[in-house]
Amino acid sequence: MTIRLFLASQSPRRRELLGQIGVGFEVVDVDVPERREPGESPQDYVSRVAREKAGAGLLQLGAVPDALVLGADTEVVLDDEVFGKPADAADAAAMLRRLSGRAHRVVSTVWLVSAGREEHATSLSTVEFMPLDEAAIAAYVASGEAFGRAGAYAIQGRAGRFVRHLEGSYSGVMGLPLYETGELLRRFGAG
Ligand SMILES: Cc1cn([C@H]2C[C@H](O)[C@@H](COP(=O)(O)OP(=O)(O)OP(=O)(O)O)O2)c(=O)[nH]c1=O
Repeated sequence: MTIRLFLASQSPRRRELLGQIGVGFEVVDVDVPERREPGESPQDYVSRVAREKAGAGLLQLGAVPDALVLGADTEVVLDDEVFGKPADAADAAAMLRRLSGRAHRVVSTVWLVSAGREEHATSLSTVEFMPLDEAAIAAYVASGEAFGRAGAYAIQGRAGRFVRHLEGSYSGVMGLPLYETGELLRRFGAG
């Protein structure tokens, strides 16, 4: 029987990125709470959430035979603090102020989960921002691009001009590391 790949995500970026590598897939909508447990490291947190998304997708599909579910999570990390999606404009501006003129990490983990097997891979990137003044931060927040994005920015959008240096994976920063995803899919015979 052929494997059916499902992307457990509501993120349009992840659909676009998975489509980019020419893999056929369907989408299953999941809604997993994203809350870091006390004492949980940023990487453990990202991995747990990504795994929970994939697990929730598999559960939701129930009786689909040979379903393989991909779950992913991406967070921005600065000084061991995790910056998820901003709650509002003030939160977005506060995150950008903290990211201004320094380097931060972006952690992206992908889990592939099927009825009898699960595997994961993590991509770690370092992104260095130019210094941002209050006017630049206000204009960026007003553009609306900060919302729904970890760390209140989108490298693939206007914030591309803030990025002085990137080490790691551009697709990983955007939400789905394509090298790691491709290798995982190959191991499952799904791409
Ligand atoms: C840092 C960064 C993040 N992002 C996005 C990718 C993710 O969609 C989002 C991080 O939030 P996630 O919780 O990883 O994903 P999500 O809630 O958008 O989607 P789902 O859980 O349904 O899969 O931030 C960008 O688009 N560009 C960037 O440069």
